[in-house]
Parts: sequence; structure tokens; C-alpha cells
Amino acid sequence: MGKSSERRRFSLKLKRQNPWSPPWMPASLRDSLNNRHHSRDFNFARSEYLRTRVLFVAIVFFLLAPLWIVVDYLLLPEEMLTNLVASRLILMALLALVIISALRNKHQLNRIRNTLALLLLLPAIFYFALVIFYSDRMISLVGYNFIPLLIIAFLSVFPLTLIESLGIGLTVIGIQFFALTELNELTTAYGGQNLGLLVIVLAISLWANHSQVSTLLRLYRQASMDSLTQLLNRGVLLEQLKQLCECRDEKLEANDIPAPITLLMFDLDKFKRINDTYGHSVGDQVLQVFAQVLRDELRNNDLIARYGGEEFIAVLPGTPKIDAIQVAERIRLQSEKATVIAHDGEAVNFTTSIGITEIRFDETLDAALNRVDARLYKAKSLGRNRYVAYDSPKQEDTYSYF
Ligand SMILES: Nc1nc2c(ncn2[C@@H]2O[C@H](COP(=O)(O)OP(=O)(O)OP(=O)(O)O)[C@@H](O)[C@H]2O)c(=O)[nH]1
Repeated sequence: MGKSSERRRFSLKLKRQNPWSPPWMPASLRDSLNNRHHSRDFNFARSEYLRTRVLFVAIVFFLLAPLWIVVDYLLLPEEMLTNLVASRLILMALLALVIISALRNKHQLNRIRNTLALLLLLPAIFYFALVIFYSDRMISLVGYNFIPLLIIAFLSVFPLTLIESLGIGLTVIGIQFFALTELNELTTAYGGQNLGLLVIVLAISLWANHSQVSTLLRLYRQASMDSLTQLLNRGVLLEQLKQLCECRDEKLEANDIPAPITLLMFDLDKFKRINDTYGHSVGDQVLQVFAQVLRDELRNNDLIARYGGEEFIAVLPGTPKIDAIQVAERIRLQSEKATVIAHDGEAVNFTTSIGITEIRFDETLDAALNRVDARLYKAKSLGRNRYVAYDSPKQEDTYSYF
């Protein structure tokens, strides 16, 4: 299957109804439920928040583990001591792996989430192993019964989505369910209270997760978005683009084949005339409608920004130039079709010129930005409402037609 048809299939897939976020769901709940509506740049930022907290909690657990050995030494019968100290040392070694993984995986949300799941599930597995081996002597293991409760309470420290938090929380409750069964306490008042308490603390943690994620998103959007169009602002776009290029360079250094990154730069044609003829507020509406065209035609993980007054930029990671040309043509056509109604009821139309380039492996970001800018102004000088994807008119497929 060709790359362009793959891209089409992908965009169709993204437009399907997401069963986890039906239209009636409040926006803040939709934002904190899962990360389907989080932009690539917010995922970058959230992975950094998660990473620093995973590091902090893992280091605290790692340092507390040997201190607990002293408590064990004072409280436990001698025959239990050797096994418990050995299992604590294994736990410390695994926590060291968690710390190394958190240090190595910057900006990789999936890996950080897995590391966090490991960090929280390790003590739960440790607790379950204790129950299996020492079910008859759990009464001597002072403090160990708190482990499931502590893990679920710790969920509230992390900016997790509700689905992520629920996944870890229910796993821990499941472990406690089997532990209580093993201890023959599931049907006792203690067992019921214990499970009930875990469910209540999980509900409180979920509430804290929801508040954290929605507050972070709100602050992030305020700081990173253009208030008129709700697209990224120029500074954040350049920062994200730099990070994408760094990831690509790391892949190159590791002899992997990196995915292409293509830039589209847009400038609305004769926009000053729209402002002068219909007024600034209609000009503003044109900018908003064009931003919506960009959102509709681009994928969730493409970066879209307002670059300046009536200039916009889109970054298409993983899309080669040949496919980006089709995307640009779609955006050009949709812009022609879009209308804004002026105060006197007149329909106002607009068009856009587009520069296109793929960022080369051996060049600086500035060089690529200068080239896409030059191609945009070539499109303007050739008559506007078109794209330019190559420098020389001798090359095949040089300029758009319309
Ligand atoms: N309504 C509105 N206008 C803006 C905004 N930012 C910039 N502009 C206007 O955009 C216009 C840009 O005009 P020019 O740079 O001359 O370009 P143009 O008229 O689009 O002409 P070409 O680019 O050559 O096709 C200026 O009149 C700016 O005042 C904005 O936020 N809202």
C-alpha cells in the first residue's frame, strides 16, 4: 500500500468516534480521561512532569528500603529475617532499574508511564509474595499491610489520566483481593473494610489526578496558545520542532532510519485588503476559520502554529514531502471553499499561499525555515493561491496548479 493511502487511512481512523469520549462528556473530563485529546507538545510536557516525580518517588523508596531492614531486624522473628532482607535487596535492585529507566527516557511518554507502573506495582508484588509465603505470620509483619493503601494514595502524586490511574489502582485492589482470600479474611469485617477503604482512597486519587491533568492542560494551553486561533504560538512551536529534530538526530546517531519531518508554511493572500474592506473583526474571523481548516485537515500529532499576523506553520512528523504536497493541496482547496459572513451579510472568501520543505538530515533548523519561507514567497510572486515545494522550476512537479 502506498504511503499516501496509508496516510489517508490514518486520518480516517482518527476521525472515527472515540468511544471513551462521547460528545456529551464535559471537556475537562474528556481531557483528563485519556490522552486522545492531548497534543504532542503537551505529551512532551506531561512526560517530563511524570519523569521528575517518578525519579523523586523511586529515590525515596530506594533510600527507605534499607532503613526498613533495621525495623525488620528489631521486630521480626529471626527465621523470617533472612528471606525478608534478601527480598528487600531484590526490590532495591529493581528500584535502581526504575531510576535508570527514568533517567534515560526523556520525553517518551509511553516508556515513562511503563516505568511508573513498574515503580508502583513492584511493592504490590512484594506484598503479595509476603502473603503467599507468610500467610500464617502476617501479624508479625508490622506495617506491611499498609502497602496497597500507600500505593493507591501515591497515585494522587502523579499527573495521570483517569484511565492510567484506574488501571494501576484496580490492579492493586485485585492483588489485595487475592491477598485477603489467601489470608481467609475476604469475607470478614476486616476484609470488607480494607477493600472499601482502598476503593475510597482510589476515588480520592482519581479526583486529584483529574484536577492535576485539567489544571496542567489549562495552564499549558494559556501559556502555549495563540488566544485568537487556539493554535500553538511561535515560541512553543520552535521549541517543539527543535526537540523533534533532536530526537531525529539521536536516531541517526544510533544508525536507525529516522522518520522524515516536513514543514508547511502558509500566508493568507491579500489579507490587508480583507481588513481594509470588511474591518478587523472580519479579518479575525478569517484567521479563526483558516485555523479550523488546518485543524480539520491535519493529524492530531502534527504541530500547527500561528507564526505571525496572517502567517501559519504546520510540522508534519513522519510525513515525506510527496505526501505533504497532497495535504497542502487539500488545505488550499478547503480554504478556497471556506467563507466568513461580513456584517452586511456578504460572504467573504480567502485563499492561502504555501511553502513546503522536508528538513534535511545535514542542515540546521534555521536553514530549513529560511527555505520554506523563500518557497512561500515564491508562491506569492507566482500569483498566490498555490504551493511551491521545490526550488527550481526545472524539477518535476514544481508548482501547484489550480
Ligand atoms: N484582523 C487581523 N489582522 C491582522 C492580524 N495580524 C496581522 N494582521 C494584518 O494582516 C495584514 C498583513 O498584510 P500584508 O503583510 O501586507 O500582506 P497581505 O495583505 O496578506 O498581502 P500578501 O501577503 O502579499 O498576499 C496587515 O494589515 C496586518 O495588520 C490579526 O490578528 N487580526
